[in-house]
Amino acid sequence: MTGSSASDSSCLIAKSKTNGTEMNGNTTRNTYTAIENNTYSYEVIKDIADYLLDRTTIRPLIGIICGSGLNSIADMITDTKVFEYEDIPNFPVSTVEGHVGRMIFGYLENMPVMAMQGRFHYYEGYPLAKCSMPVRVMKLVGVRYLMATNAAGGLNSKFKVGDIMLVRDHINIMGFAGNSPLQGPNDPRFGPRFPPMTNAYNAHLIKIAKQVAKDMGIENEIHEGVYTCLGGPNYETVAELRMLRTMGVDAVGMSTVHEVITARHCDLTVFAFSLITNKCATGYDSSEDEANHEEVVTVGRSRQAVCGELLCRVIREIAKECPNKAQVK
Ligand SMILES: O=P(O)(O)O[C@H]1O[C@H](CO)[C@@H](O)[C@H]1O
Ligand code: HPA
Repeated sequence: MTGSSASDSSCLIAKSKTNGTEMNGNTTRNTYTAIENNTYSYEVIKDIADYLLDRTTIRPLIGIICGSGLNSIADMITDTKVFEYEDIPNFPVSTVEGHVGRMIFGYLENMPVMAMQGRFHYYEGYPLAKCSMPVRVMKLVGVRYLMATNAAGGLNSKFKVGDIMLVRDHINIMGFAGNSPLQGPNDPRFGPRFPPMTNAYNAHLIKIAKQVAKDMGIENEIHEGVYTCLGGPNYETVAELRMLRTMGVDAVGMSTVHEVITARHCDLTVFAFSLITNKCATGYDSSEDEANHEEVVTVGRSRQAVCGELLCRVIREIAKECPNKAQVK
């Protein structure tokens, strides 16, 4: 379906009600709509992608997700076409302070991009597949690279508040408990039933980011490390943080992992970084170390210019490597 509007969302539901879906060789009859099931079928996601593509001539190659307090990264985008989430059919809405709920198409460093000012978290009541559904929309829009940013608590004792951790790897703790954005019937049009995660975070882009950090003179504020996502919304206990540290976690948050799993499933190249907005308390006597979201957003806002510049410069390097992909408006 093309040319749908916000008021057409009932059409999407009616359409998916009548569709049987062929998945992985098995015929799965959708007796409920994909959305009622809290999973989004390929067709519904394609409808969302078409809704966006029908309203702009911009064809993004890079998808960006702005973390808590990091919205202004997307304010650097030029020649924009802005979509409020509430106007996009079947799109969830942002409910968290620091996440405005807007999809912005435009250009960074002459590269066509789309950026989410506001992501979806499990603790908002959205299942993981719904939290990461926009990544599949990006894929169907034509995006090749996912650049995810987040605010996170620093567990590694070397990290200071305001530092940036390039995500080298993650530990999918929610996956340990059997919760995955890929749960349910697999649609091979997105990717395989059992996707590998060995090189989830692109090593070449990490190398580029490290060089960029040197060029910016912030090499002492940049680290590489392992991120984990917990369900939230409560922050962690001291015992939990001590356990995570033992497991090799460097930074803790409540996002990104399911987005990256979804992105790798559909073969997007992934780059991600965490802004360390607070130091995790691994002792009971440090009341000043208690995390709070106000501080997270404040630190995010105070560092978003640096985060934005890092991201732009990495994109500039990508543009140099594939000049035919850069577009002059
Ligand atoms: O990961 P982002 O969205 O940056 O936000 C982080 O900050 C919030 C907690 O303060 C949580 O939502 C956590 O995930
Ligand atoms: N824990 C979990 N999520 C977070 C934190 C934290 O300390 N800081 C920002 N997001």
